[in-house]
Amino acid sequence: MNHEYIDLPTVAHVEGAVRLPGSKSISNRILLLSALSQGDVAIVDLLASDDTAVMLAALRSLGVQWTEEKTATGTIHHVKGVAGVLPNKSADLFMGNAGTAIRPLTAALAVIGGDYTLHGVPRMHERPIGDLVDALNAAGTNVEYTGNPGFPPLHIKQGKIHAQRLSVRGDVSSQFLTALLMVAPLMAREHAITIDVIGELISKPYIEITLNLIRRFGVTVEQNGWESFTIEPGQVYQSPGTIHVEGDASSASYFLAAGAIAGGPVRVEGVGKDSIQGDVRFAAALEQMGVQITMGDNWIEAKSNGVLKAIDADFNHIPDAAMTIAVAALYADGTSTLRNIASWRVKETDRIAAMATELRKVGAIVEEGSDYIKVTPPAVITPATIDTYDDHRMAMCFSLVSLDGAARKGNVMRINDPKCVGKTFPEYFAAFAAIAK
Ligand SMILES: O=C(O)C1=C[C@@H](OP(=O)(O)O)[C@@H](O)[C@H](O)C1
Ligand SMILES: C=C(OP(=O)(O)O)C(=O)O
Repeated sequence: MNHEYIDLPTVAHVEGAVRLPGSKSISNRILLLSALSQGDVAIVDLLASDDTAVMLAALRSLGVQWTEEKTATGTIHHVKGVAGVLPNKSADLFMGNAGTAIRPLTAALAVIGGDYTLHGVPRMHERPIGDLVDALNAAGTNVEYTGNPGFPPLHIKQGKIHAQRLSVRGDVSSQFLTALLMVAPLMAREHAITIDVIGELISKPYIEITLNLIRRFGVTVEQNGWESFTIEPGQVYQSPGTIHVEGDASSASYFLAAGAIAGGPVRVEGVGKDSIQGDVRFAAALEQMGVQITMGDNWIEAKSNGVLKAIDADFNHIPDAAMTIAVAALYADGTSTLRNIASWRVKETDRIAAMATELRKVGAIVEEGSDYIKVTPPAVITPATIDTYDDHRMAMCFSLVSLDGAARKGNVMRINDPKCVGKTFPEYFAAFAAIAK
């Protein structure tokens, strides 16, 4: 693979099975919960990627001990829990562009207290964190901005939680609520802690992942709809012993879409009916587009039924996998509209703008609004050089334009900076090549 770009030849047919890498969302939550818990945790099949590397490095800087064991079937990470008492009271932490690392760690360090700085890549310093910092500081922590107010870098000093009730906005990122839920047991020493959600909560299935994993570490959260969450006092995270990381359901979307566009069957292994990830509902969106989906406990398979049907739907519940629908829409029989996706604008790049620009390069007619995108496919997809904006999902989604669907004829597609897939799926292009027949 060339360092700066990869040329993808036209692929007439895809077929095969893909073993998915571990879920990013589950991996980083389990790492932090393991560190905060009492006892040793063995984590099976943790994702190995940039986002988990920054979390692992941060835990090490904070004095949390972990080791990696290679086994015949994969890897096991052994984390020694510190029961909420971090050995290192000061550290400078590089968070890359990992939202699932910086948001929960900020909450944990603010509540535990010490002298910590957190920073990341330039784009991280443009991604909002103000709603989380406001919620924490209103409760008594001491978090300061060292750059632009509302954004990393952050300087965390010693504070003292005095509130028993916190409120957090839920309409910019669900990760702020996730972060508060994860550290709530550390705040609920003597009194119950209640977290109120202000405004519409987006990306709700990610809160379900958070609640599920918190429960697996022995803590109960009382849920009052999506409006408030209460944690009774005196609960301490306990090691679950061994815990397994599911395959990544967002990563699954590219392969399922490939099967939907160019024949299949394509099977992804590692997620299925029993998954705790909301992004498995991507399969239901494909079904709405006329794709034949079958599911087992731990696998999902997609098979093409001819030309895809255009779709008009709300994608707030699966913001990451929805990007894959926007590209699959190039192969549909009419205009597709993806609604309620405003959060795309504050992720790895402004994903609505980036998606519109790159879809137009291959010939689509695209309309974008503050929270929606409308894609009308071209008669024939035009070969182009696709820019990826240091966004792993832009690179993975646009590999699909190399597929020879009904609307696609000949020629090479070039994807710039393919290495950006390292954020969640370093081996993506090899896995994609393996299903190309
Ligand atoms: O909690 C999580 O693991 C995530 C939540 C989502 O973010 P938002 O809540 O900001 O939409 C998602 O886009 C991100 O990739 C992972
Ligand atoms: C939005 C994403 O990442 P993050 O966890 O950094 O928010 C993503 O992976 O699509």
